Amino acid sequence: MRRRPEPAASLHLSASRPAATAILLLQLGTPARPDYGGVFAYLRQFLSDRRVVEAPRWLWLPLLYLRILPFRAGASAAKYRRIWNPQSGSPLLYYTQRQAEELQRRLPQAVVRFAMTYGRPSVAEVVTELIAQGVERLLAVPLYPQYSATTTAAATDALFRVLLRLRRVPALRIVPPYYDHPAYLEAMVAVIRQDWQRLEWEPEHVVFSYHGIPQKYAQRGDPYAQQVVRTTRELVRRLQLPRDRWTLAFQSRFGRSPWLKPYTDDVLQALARRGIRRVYVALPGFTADCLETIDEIGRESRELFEHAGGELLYNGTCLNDHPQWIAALEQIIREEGCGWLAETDQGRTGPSS
Ligand SMILES: C=CC1=C(C)c2cc3[nH]c(cc4nc(cc5[nH]c(cc1n2)c(C)c5CCC(=O)O)C(CCC(=O)O)=C4C)c(C)c3C=C
Ligand SMILES: [Fe+2]
Ligand SMILES: [Fe+2]
Repeated sequence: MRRRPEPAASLHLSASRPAATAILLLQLGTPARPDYGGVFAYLRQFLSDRRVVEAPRWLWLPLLYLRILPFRAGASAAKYRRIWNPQSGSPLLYYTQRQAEELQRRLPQAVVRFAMTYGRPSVAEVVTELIAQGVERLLAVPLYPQYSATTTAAATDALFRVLLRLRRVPALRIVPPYYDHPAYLEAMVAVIRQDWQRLEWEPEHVVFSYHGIPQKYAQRGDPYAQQVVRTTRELVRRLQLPRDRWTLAFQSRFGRSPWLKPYTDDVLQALARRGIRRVYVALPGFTADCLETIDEIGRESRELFEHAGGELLYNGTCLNDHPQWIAALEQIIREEGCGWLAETDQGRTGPSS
C-alpha cells in the first residue's frame, strides 16, 4: 500500500505542546440532493457495503444495479423531496451539524467534527483534515445508541480504512454502545415528555419503533435486538407505562427476507383494529430526525394506521439538538475521553494539562 507523505504534526503544534484531541461524530449519511442522481449515488454506496447487504457479490451486484437502484433512486428521491428543508437540506445532516456545533461549544479543549459513513462529509475527508491539523488523539462517537454491525461497524470500517493508509496513526478510542446509559435514557425521556406536553390529546398507546435489521444478522450474532429490548425496558420503567400501553416494533424493512419482528406497520394496524385511536410513536434508535422517522412513520405509517381505523398518530421527535441530549453526549464523551479532555489548557489536552 502506498503511503503519501503526511504533514508533520508540528504544523500547528510546537514540540512542547501536548497532543490535540478530536471528537468525531459518526452518522449514517444522506443524499447530497433530493433528486434521482443524488439518491442514486447515495444508495449505490450504502447498499454496496457488505456490512449492510451480506449476500454474495455475484448475486447481489447485478440485482442492485439492474433491479434496485434504477427504481428505488426515483422512489426514494420523491420521499426525500418531501422532507427536504429549503434552507438547511436534509434533516439528518442539519441535526448532526447542530450536535457537532453544540458539543464544540461545550468542549473547547477539543476539535469536534462529524462525518458520514455514506455521502459527505465523508469519514476520509474529515479524518484527513484532522490529521493534517496535527490531531494525535481521536475519539470516535457512533451516533447509534444500539450497536449493529450494519451501522456502528460500517462507520468504524470507514474510519479504519482511512487509518490503514496513514504512517502516523492517532491514538484511537471508540465510544461503546450507550443503549443503557442513564444520560441517554433520561434525554430520550425528556424528549418524549416534551412531545406529550405539546400534544393536545393523550396517547392511548406508545409504540417504540426502531429501525430493523434482517433476522439472519441477529441469528449470526448481531446484538442489536437485545440492546433495543434493554433500552425499551428502561424507557418504559422511567415513563411508568403499564404493560398494556406500549409495544416494541421494528420499521424500515428492506428486501424480501424476514427482518426483526413485529413490524411497526403491522403493530399500528392491529392497534387500530383493536379500537386504539390515538398512538404516539417513540423513536429511541434514531439520534436525528430523518427520512425513516419523518416520512416513513409520519406519513406512510400514519396513513396505514388511519385506514385501519386509527385517528391520531404522532411520530415522535428524535434527540436532535435537545439540550439534554447534547449534555448526555458531552457526559459520554467525557467518560470515554477520560484523561484526554482536561479543562485547563484550552485547545490542547494532554497528560500534564
Ligand atoms: C438507526 C439505525 C439503522 C439501522 C440499524 C439501519 C439498517 C439498515 N438500513 C438499510 C437500508 C436503508 N436505510 C435507509 C435510511 C436510513 N437508515 C437509517 C438508520 C439505520 N439503518 C437512517 C437514519 C436512515 C435515513 C437517512 C436519511 O437520509 O434521512 C435507506 C435509504 C432510504 C430508502 O431508500 O429507503 C435504506 C435503503 C438496511 C438494508 C439496513 C440493515 C441491513
Ligand atoms: Fe437504514
Ligand atoms: Fe424507509
